Amino acid sequence: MSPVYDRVALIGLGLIASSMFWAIKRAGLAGEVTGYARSEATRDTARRIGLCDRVCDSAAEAAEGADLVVLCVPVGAMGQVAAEIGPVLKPGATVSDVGSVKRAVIDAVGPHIPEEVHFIPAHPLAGTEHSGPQSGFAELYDNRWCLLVPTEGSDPQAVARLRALWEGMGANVEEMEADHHDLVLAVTSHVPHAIAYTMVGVADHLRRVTESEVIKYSAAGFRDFTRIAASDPTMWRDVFLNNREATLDILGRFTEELFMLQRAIRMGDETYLFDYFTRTRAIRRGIIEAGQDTDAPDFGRVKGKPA
Ligand SMILES: NC(=O)c1ccc[n+]([C@@H]2O[C@H](COP(=O)([O-])OP(=O)(O)OC[C@H]3O[C@@H](n4cnc5c(N)ncnc54)[C@H](O)[C@@H]3O)[C@@H](O)[C@H]2O)c1
Ligand SMILES: O=C(O)C(=O)C[C@]1(C(=O)O)C=C[C@@H](O)C=C1
Repeated sequence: MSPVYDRVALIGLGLIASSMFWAIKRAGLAGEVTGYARSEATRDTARRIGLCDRVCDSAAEAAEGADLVVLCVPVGAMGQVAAEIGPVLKPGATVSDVGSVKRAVIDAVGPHIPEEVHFIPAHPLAGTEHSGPQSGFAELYDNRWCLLVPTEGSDPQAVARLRALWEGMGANVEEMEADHHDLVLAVTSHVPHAIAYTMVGVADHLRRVTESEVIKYSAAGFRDFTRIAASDPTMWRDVFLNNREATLDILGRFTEELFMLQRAIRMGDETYLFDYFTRTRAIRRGIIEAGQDTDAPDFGRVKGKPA
């Protein structure tokens, strides 16, 4: 594949940036990739494992002369990094990000981007519970969604170029408006993480109270929660603080449903429980039939046939 950009700069060298680097290299999507991370230890690790063609000692040095700069830091650090690179950005360049929240990032980054630079926020819907420069892999984005969130007046050609980069990295790309993105992600990602964190906290508390062997005998459902709850604390603190309204809205709805479920259990309401679980099972089957869960053991069944 011919390069989409001559020079790409990745700011923040964790899971998402390192996966981008390996995916860019796999498909030859950039001439040179520069990188910067705040911690010297991360920069040293990056140099040792060959992550980035050139690891720089400041965000400005990495961004200077780049055709595309991607901010891959926690959501709460985006504004500060944008302030550091703003003055050195090349006219005609594109600045993007990978943050899990979009409205707050647009508000924090936008004011630092010069008029002659394109700002096109993005969010790859792919990740793991691991973080840091050694956690990335080239296949992370294969067949995953990447949502582009063009801002008002975004140049269509610059958007098309960023789309080509993500498609070259294996992703399926769609565009979405920022507030809608934040609401959808509150449902599909942010509140599920809050629930996992809470459930693991409950089990931890119970273990201390009863000395029972919650961890040792954890069943598969709980183990899945512990994987999610092992995700990076800084990243998730920033997600909740920066998508506060949508998260609180969905958590409120969740609490109402939970109370209804609790009541049905208390009252022995067989019909409520059976109907509720029948509806939720249909949602899971819909996801698998649409080919959206490539990890599911029953993925690959003939579309339309019940699992
Ligand atoms: N992990 C996921 O599942 C996932 C998925 C999609 C999007 N995201 C988003 O991607 C971004 C990065 O997440 P990640 O999982 O790669 O995190 P990570 O913890 O693996 O990496 C973050 C990197 O940013 C660096 N950093 C932190 N503050 C900085 C600063 N002020 N200046 C420069 N570098 C700084 C850290 O040193 C680290 O190298 C976050 O905004 C997150 O919301 C994460
Ligand atoms: O697979 C995981 O470990 C993830 O949590 C990835 C996940 C998600 O919720 O799906 C987490 C945060 C993102 O912003 C995007 C993807």
